Amino acid sequence: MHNVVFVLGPPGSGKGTICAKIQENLGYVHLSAGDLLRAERQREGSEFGALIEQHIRNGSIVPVEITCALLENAMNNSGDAKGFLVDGFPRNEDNLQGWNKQMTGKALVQFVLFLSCPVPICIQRCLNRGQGRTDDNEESLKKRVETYNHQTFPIIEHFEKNGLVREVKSERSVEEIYADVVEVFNQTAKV
Ligand SMILES: Nc1ncnc2c1ncn2[C@@H]1O[C@H](COP(=O)(O)OP(=O)(O)O)[C@@H](O)[C@H]1O
Ligand SMILES: O=c1ccn([C@@H]2O[C@H](COP(=O)(O)OP(=O)(O)O)[C@@H](O)[C@H]2O)c(=O)[nH]1
Ligand SMILES: [Mg+2]
Repeated sequence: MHNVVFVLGPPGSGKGTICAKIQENLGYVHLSAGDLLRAERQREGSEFGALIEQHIRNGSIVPVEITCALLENAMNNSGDAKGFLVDGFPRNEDNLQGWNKQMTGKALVQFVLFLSCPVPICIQRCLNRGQGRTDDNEESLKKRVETYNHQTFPIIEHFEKNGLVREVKSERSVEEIYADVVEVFNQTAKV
C-alpha cells in the first residue's frame, strides 16, 4: 500500500519547489504529475504526445486514465519509500474518480498539502520561471487559473470536508513556507 500526500495549489504557488525540499529531507518521493506528462509527451512512440501538449497549452486537464497510469507506474518503480508526494494531482472530478477507481486498495491518501497563494503573485512567478514551458505565458496562464478556480479548488474543498487538508500560506519566502510544511509532516507522523 503506497502512502500518498497530494500537493495542490494554483500554478506558481510553489508545489514543485516545496516538494523538492520535502523529498530531500523527509524521505518522501516527489512525483510531479505535470513532469510525468511532459516526459510522456516527449517519449518516442507515445500515442498521447499531441493530446498532452494540447491540454498543457490550453490549461485543461489530461484524462485521468493517462495520468493515473503514469503515477502508478512511477510509484511501483520507485522501490521502497516512506510515501509519495503526488504534486499537481488530482486537478478535477474526473481525476478524483479515476484515482479512486484505479488506486483504492493500492494507495492511502494521508492528507492534502494545500499551498495557497494570491493569483497575481502566482502568475508573476510562472512568467519568471524561465523553464521554457509552453504554458508559462499570459494566454495559457489565464486558462490555467480558470481551470484551477473552477475545477481544482472544488477538489480541495472535497478533501477539506473530510478534514484532510493542511493549508500553508505560500506567498512568503521558501524558508518560511518550508518551516510550516515540516511542522505539518511532524504532526502527521505523531498521529
Ligand atoms: N516562496 C517563493 N517565493 C518566490 N518564488 C518562488 C517561491 N516558491 C517558488 N518560487 C518560484 O516560482 C516559480 C514557480 O514555482 P514552482 O515550484 O514551479 O510552482 P508550481 O509547481 O506550484 O507551479 C519557480 O520559478 C520558483 O523558483
Ligand atoms: O494531473 C495533472 C497534472 C498536470 N496536468 C497538465 O499539466 C499542466 C501543468 O501542470 P503542472 O503541475 O506542471 O503545473 P504547475 O502547477 O506546476 O505550474 C496543467 O496545467 C495541465 O494542463 C494535467 O492535465 N493533469
Ligand atoms: Mg509544478
